[in-house]
Amino acid sequence: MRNAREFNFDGLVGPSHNYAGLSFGNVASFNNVRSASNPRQAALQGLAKMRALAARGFAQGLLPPQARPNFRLLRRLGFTGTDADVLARAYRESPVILACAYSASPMWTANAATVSPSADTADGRVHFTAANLNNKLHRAEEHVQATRTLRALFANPDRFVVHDPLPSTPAFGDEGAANHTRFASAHGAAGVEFFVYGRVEFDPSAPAPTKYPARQTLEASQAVARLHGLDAARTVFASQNPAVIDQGVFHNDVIAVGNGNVLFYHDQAFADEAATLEALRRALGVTGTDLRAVRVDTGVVPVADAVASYLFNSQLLSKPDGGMALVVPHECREVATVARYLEQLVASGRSGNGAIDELIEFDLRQSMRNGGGPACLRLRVVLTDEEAAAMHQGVLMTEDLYARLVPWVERHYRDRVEPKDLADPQLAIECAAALEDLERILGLPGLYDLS
Ligand SMILES: NCCC[C@H](NC(=O)CCC(=O)O)C(=O)O
Repeated sequence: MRNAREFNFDGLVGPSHNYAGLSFGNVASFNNVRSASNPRQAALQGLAKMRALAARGFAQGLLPPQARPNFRLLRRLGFTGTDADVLARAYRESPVILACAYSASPMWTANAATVSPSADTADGRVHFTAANLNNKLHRAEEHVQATRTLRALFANPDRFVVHDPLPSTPAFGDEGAANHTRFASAHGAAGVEFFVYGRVEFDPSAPAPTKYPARQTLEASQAVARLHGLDAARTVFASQNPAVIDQGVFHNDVIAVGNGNVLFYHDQAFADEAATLEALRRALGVTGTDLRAVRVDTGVVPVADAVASYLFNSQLLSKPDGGMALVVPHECREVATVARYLEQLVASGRSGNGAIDELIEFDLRQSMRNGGGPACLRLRVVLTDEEAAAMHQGVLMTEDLYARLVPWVERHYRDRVEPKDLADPQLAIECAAALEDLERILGLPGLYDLS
């Protein structure tokens, strides 16, 4: 087994962070529509999380924001003239399209790609497939820059391969790592890759939600597994419970999280809980590991409380000195059932009876109000020491990088953005200036195709 670590690449929140209510089926995004956002605070909250986890010895990096507004999208949709003309006309005729072009949604890097570590793939390279995110207009073009960014960071073809996204059609709806978890006895050991989907394109009789959209299809998950060269005996596909999608669980990472041999999940997460656990046990058995299932019952935490608190949108991290920490948002303290549950969970972990023995809490309110918790904000990439050395180093979180990024945020970011501000041509100029500076800070000239 190779020595490997799990790197978490958090999305650096972009300067246009705003609340536009663009994600039907995502309760928080819908409830906070058109309220004022604070991009500066959002970025600083995200950076504080990265810095704290890096300081604790967790391997931490970041993925840069994307260029906004997306003028290419606006022009393709018929808004022409100078940049200022494009913005003015879009605001007048379709403010919602303008909001889509301005969305800072690439901050939720769990949706950037699906990643398979080299221990799992047939060719021994780390495989990435950028997610097409075709269910939502404001996210459907993220893959263009995501692919470009990943290729810039993981450029060495002997160690990494970044696949093109799947075809952007409903049959291949792909939301990346938000519906993907990996289990293994250790990060560097061959593991089990677990794909959870919300519907099956070519089987209309398969379970599917009726109220809210299922964003991930089985067909997409299977295609990613094929592209990555995964071993069928160590790959599990499971249907999400459509009833929870209809209650706001728009990605599986809102109701389950896994790490090591631990699956932390809600009893309503899967369409067939027993069969899902059995499939995971069998696949993990191939690697000589037992599954440790930590199940939260509806009677203890109702689905609505799980969605409101983002209990399961937590990061489950193996600590450098043993044990596991659960990284949760502050909201978990504010929902009584969840606060009570977590106290017990950690107490039993500390007394040696459970897997999770520490809570780490962050204020991520700005992102949470758009439905993005700690897990949404990060992309996990397991890397051996050699692979880690082969990637671009400028995005790895250090005290030095943190100390450069905080003043960068303070220089470029507004502390208030309302829907009407998206019509202000000055905001577009500020966003461009911020990214120009960022390319230099991260040592990534040409990261953005600003032509
Ligand atoms: N993994 C968390 C993703 C959250 C994201 N929210 C949004 O895009 C909300 C944007 C807005 O409504 O302004 C989504 O639903 O895909």
